[in-house]
Amino acid sequence: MIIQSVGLRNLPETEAFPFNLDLIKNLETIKFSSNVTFLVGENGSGKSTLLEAIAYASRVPTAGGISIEDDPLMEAARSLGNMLSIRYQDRTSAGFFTRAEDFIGFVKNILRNLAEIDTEMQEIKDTWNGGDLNLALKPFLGERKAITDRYSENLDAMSHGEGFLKFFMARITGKGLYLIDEPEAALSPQRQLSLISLILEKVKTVDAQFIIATHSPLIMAIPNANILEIKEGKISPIAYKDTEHYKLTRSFLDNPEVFLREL
Ligand SMILES: Nc1ncnc2c1ncn2[C@@H]1O[C@H](COP(=O)(O)OP(=O)(O)OP(=O)(O)O)[C@@H](O)[C@H]1O
Repeated sequence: MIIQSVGLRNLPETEAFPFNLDLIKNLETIKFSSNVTFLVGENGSGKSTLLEAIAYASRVPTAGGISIEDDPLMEAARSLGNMLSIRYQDRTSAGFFTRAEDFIGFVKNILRNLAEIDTEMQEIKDTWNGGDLNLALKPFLGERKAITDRYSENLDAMSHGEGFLKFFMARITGKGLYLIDEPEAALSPQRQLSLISLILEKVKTVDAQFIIATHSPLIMAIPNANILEIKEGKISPIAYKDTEHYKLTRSFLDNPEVFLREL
């Protein structure tokens, strides 16, 4: 395990966001007792705010989207992150923070980079007048190969959930801290199961640690995970089958007609 606990060093005397959230005002030290921790709770309960602040405080890089350090919209994550005190068991900056919603932008950036490399190579070819053309193209081909080797041969496919999963498979390799906000946003139920399988393998083989904000009753079913529910401005452990996500999904699937009639 990498992070043992996260606590608030002190609460600044301000009513500015995010310090005005009950979750932050009431925050007690969160102890991580499993390599897989889920943050669950209603929309707006503060999962992303907390996860982003942990990502900033632990200095893991952002995968996809703008880094928390540079993103003007992440001021709150930075100010809360600066107030967090993290206790490490085995510190590393390996790993990443990612939001499924940023993934499409991330893929587009990769595709844009490839298109720029291709355009530059074409321009060189079109205007070439002597010398070794292959030598001139070599650095561009090297850069292109580095990108396609790292992600996928078929980068177009990465705009789908399959690509998101491939991205996880390519980037979740060694021991690291993986902070993921709502992975289910890009994944079908089948691929959510594949993500579970990947997480279980990485916990077992490389001692990777995952902190995941999710609404998915599938993903949060990972055995031996620690589920932390944010409710009424407090964060506390909850058993899988006691979560609203499990109970509501189960009741709904048992009898969707009744639910739909009562809406
Ligand atoms: N920049 C901001 N300024 C003020 N309030 C904000 C800001 N960003 C989020 N909030 C509020 O803070 C609360 C927590 O938001 P957050 O996005 O952390 O919730 P969440 O649990 O991740 O929700 P969801 O499940 O919908 O993603 C919400 O009430 C939200 O409206």
